[in-house]
Amino acid sequence: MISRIDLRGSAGDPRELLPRAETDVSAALDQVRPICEDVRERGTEALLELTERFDGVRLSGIRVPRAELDSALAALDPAVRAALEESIERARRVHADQRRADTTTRVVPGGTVTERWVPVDRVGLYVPGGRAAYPSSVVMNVVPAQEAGVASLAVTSPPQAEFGGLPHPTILAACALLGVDEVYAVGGAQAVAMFAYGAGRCERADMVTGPGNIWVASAKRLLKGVIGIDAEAGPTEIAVLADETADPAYVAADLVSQAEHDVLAASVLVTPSTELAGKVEAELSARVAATRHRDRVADALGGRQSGIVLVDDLDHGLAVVDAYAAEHLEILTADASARAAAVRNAGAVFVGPYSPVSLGDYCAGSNHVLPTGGSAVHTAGLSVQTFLRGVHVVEYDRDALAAVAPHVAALAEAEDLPAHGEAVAARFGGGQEGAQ
Ligand SMILES: NC(=O)c1ccc[n+]([C@@H]2O[C@H](COP(=O)([O-])OP(=O)(O)OC[C@H]3O[C@@H](n4cnc5c(N)ncnc54)[C@H](O)[C@@H]3O)[C@@H](O)[C@H]2O)c1
Ligand SMILES: N[C@H](CO)Cc1c[nH]c[nH+]1
Ligand SMILES: [Zn+2]
Repeated sequence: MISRIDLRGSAGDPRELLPRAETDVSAALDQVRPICEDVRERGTEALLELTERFDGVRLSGIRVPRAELDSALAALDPAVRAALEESIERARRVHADQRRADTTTRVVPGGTVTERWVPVDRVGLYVPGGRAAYPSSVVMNVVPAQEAGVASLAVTSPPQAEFGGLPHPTILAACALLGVDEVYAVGGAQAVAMFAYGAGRCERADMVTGPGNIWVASAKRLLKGVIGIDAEAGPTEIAVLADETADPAYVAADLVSQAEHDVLAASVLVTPSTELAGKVEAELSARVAATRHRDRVADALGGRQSGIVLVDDLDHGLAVVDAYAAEHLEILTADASARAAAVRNAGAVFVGPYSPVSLGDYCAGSNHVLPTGGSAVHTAGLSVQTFLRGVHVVEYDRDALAAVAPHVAALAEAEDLPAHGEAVAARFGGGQEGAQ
C-alpha cells in the first residue's frame, strides 16, 4: 500500500526524493491545449460538445436559470443549510479582516505615492464537481471575492447527469445563499477557457479562481496571461509532520481524508519515529478497507505521490516539509505550536491534534483553495488580496519634481534613454537633444 521513503542520513535534496511527477500539471498541458483552443474558436458550440464528451451530458444551454437556484435553496436539507451558513459566517469573519486600507506615503514635501486597492472587475469562480461536488468551494471562492468588493461574479461547475444536466443542487443552493445568480453548468479545462475568452452568454472574466483536478489546474497554467489566475489549486495534498506523541489513528484518518479527493491526491507522513510509522501503516490498512471510496483512497495512498518519509529528527523533518511545500501541513508533535511557527512553505498549517485539515476544508474560517505542486513556495491560498490590485497613484508638485529632476536625468542617461530625462526637462524649459 503506502510506500516508505527513507531519508535518514540523507543530505540530498528532499524535493528529488519525494516524487510529484504523477501530479505535475505540466503533464496535462498537451491535453488541455486543444480543448481551450476549441472554446476560443467555436465558443458555446465547443462547450456543448466538450461537455458531452467529458461529462456525458448534452446541454441545451450553459447558463443555469435563476429559478433553479431558488428551488435548490428551498429544497436544501436544513442541516446542510445550517452548516453552510456557519461556514460562510466564519469565512466572512476571517476574510473581512484581510481587507487593507489605502496607504499614502509622503515621499518628500509635495510628492506622494498612494497605494489604492482596487478590486478586479469581473471574476469567474470554479467549483469542482467531478468525482464529488463541492458546495464548500462556493463559499471559499465567493466570500473573499465579495469581501474584496468584486462587482461581477460568475460561478461555474460541471453538470451532473443525475440532476438533469445542472450542477449539483447543493452547489446551486450555496450560490443562492451567497446571492450569486450567474451560474454556468460547465466543468474542466473548457470552463477555464470559457472565462478566459468569453463564450456565448458568458462574458469573458478578468480572472478565474478556484480548485480543480489536473485538467482544471493545467488550463489555468496554460491560460495565465490571457486571464488572471489564483494559485494552481490542483489535486489535494496533505503532509503530516509527527513525532512519537502523535495519535496514529488521527494521522491515518487525516491521510485518508485527503486521499479521498482524487487518485492523484498526495498523502505524506514525515516522521523520525519508526514506531509511529508502523502504527500508522496498520491504521491505514484498517481505515482504507472501511472507507466508502476505498478504491480511490487506495490508489491515492498507493501512488508514487504518497508515502511515509522517515527522517533523522524533527529538525530534519521540518527541512523536508519545507522543501516539499505541501498544500496542507499538519504538525502533530509535542511542541506543535513552536514547530509550526518555524514553517516557511505550506498553503496552510494545522497545529495540534484538534486542528485537522477537514476542519479547514469546511468550517475553520480559513480558505481551502490552496496552492499545490510545490507552488506554496511562491503563492498563497485564496484570500481577499487575490482579488485586489494595489494601484500606485503618483502625485508630485512642481518643486518636488524640480528637486529630483537631475537624478531622473542621470538615470535616463545611464540607461541610454535620453527622452525620459527630456520629458522632465521639458517642464522646466529644458531643450530636446539635437533640437534648435
Ligand atoms: N488545491 C485545492 O485548493 C483543492 C480544493 C478542493 C479540491 N481540490 C481538487 O479538486 C479536484 C476535483 O476534481 P474532480 O475531478 O472531482 O472535479 P473537477 O470539477 O475538478 O473536474 C471535473 C471535470 O474534469 C474534466 N475531465 C474529466 N476527465 C477528463 C479528461 N480525461 N480530459 C480532460 N478533462 C477531463 C471534465 O470536464 C469534468 O467536468 C481534486 O483533484 C481535488 O483534490 C483541490
Ligand atoms: N481538501 C480540499 C482542499 O484541497 C478542500 C475540500 C473541500 N471539500 C472537502 N475538502
Ligand atoms: Zn478535503
